[in-house]
Amino acid sequence: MESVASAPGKTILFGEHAVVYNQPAIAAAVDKRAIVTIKDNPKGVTTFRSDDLGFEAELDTRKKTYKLIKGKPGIIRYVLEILNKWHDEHTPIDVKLSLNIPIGSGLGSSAAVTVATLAALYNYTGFPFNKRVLANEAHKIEQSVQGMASPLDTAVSTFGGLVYLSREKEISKFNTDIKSNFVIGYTNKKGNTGQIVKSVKFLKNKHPRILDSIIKTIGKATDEAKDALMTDNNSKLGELMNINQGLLDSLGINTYELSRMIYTARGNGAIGAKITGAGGGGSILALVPKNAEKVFNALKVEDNALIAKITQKGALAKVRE
Ligand SMILES: Nc1ncnc2c1ncn2[C@@H]1O[C@H](COP(=O)(O)OP(=O)(O)O)[C@@H](O)[C@H]1O
Ligand SMILES: C[C@@](O)(CCOP(=O)(O)O)CC(=O)O
Ligand SMILES: [Mg+2]
Repeated sequence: MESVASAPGKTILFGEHAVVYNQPAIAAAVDKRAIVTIKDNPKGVTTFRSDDLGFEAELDTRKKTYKLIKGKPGIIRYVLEILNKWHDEHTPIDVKLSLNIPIGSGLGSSAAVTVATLAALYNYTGFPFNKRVLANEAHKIEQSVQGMASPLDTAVSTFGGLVYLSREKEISKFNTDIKSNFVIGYTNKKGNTGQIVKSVKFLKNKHPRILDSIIKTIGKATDEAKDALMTDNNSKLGELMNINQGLLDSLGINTYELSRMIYTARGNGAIGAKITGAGGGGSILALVPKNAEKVFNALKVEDNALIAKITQKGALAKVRE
């Protein structure tokens, strides 16, 4: 029996970092996916491999740990956390991961890998689950690996589409799709969400009153953006993205490369451009009702870029006999 599951990456439009402090956020699932396949392993041992990441490991059932055969743990820590927590080590399985989401680029690779692995394992074991159960458990896994994580990334990867996460952590899907295109620019410099989230917490502890008001103001910009999306007001959406960017700058998560991409996008016709995700490397998001090609080509001169298509397809799981 073989269980196959996949989950999309995501891009955060508004509210990254503020969402860790119970402010709202808006994010969209993008059509880049993590795919996990789980099947019986006739060799009688549980193995895990990813050709895309050059990684292989084998479960040592006696020590109940994974022996690294090749590659480095990195994003695999999310998979190993799930296998340690949810897999009965006496049922030998072969787990395979493929990924076409740039890693550490603010596109939610960690969340997509976590959601896809959990869905594949639940499916394989016949554990009854729905998307709410899946999103909750995936968030717990990201938290245990990263130390701090909001439910945003794993919720968007689970539900798909364009998602609003409220201050009360309620997820609601917009019934409107953004009419215009987005272009994502990403650097070769990776960010590490866990570390960057901790650096913001450190700054906040040093200047609590200032950072608290900045974080609350990001929340207000996110609520204004929700109205702009509901009324298809692109120019307001773009202005709010630029305001959100100025506030993110003050959290200390920007870099020279990210700034370069933001101003390249704005200078080539983007009506809004900001960091998406944790920052410290990773990606920017540019709103381009027109000029998508022009912005895409301008970003490609010094960095990488992709034209983001929002996907309604969140986590998908099926069993093949
Ligand atoms: N080349 C790599 N191979 C495997 N794992 C990696 C690689 N580069 C980074 N990682 C790990 O992948 C994870 C990326 O997760 P995160 O920092 O949340 O980025 P994202 O924005 O893609 O979700 C981190 O745990 C990081 O240590
Ligand atoms: C910075 C943060 O708000 C988003 C992280 O996004 P990513 O891991 O860079 O894709 C952290 C979180 O919400 O868990
Ligand atoms: Mg992440």
